[in-house]
Amino acid sequence: MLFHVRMDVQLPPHMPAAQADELKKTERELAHSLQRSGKWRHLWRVAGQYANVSVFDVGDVEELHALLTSLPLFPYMQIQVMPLCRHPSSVRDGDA
Ligand SMILES: O=C(O)CC1=CCC(=O)O1
Repeated sequence: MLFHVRMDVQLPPHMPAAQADELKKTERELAHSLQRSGKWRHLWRVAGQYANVSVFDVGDVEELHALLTSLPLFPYMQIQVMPLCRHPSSVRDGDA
């Protein structure tokens, strides 16, 4: 199943820089691993915002929930999820 996910990140303004850097590093490492596995299909920065738009390809919504809540930045993100299905006029096979 494909899910469109928007994540808006808001770190506490007084979080020490070293702690923020460590969170971002572990988030990046997990994001790389999930992209290589094919579960995190797309990861785009929203221009001008500390936010991303992503597409996840997971088995079900429970797996998506487990994945999102495992992200190191999860406690500092507002997350919006939209389930996707194939558009009848799409010329792609849904795998793209
Ligand atoms: O910077 C972000 O949008 C949050 C994030 C997702 C994957 C990553 O490495 O950072």
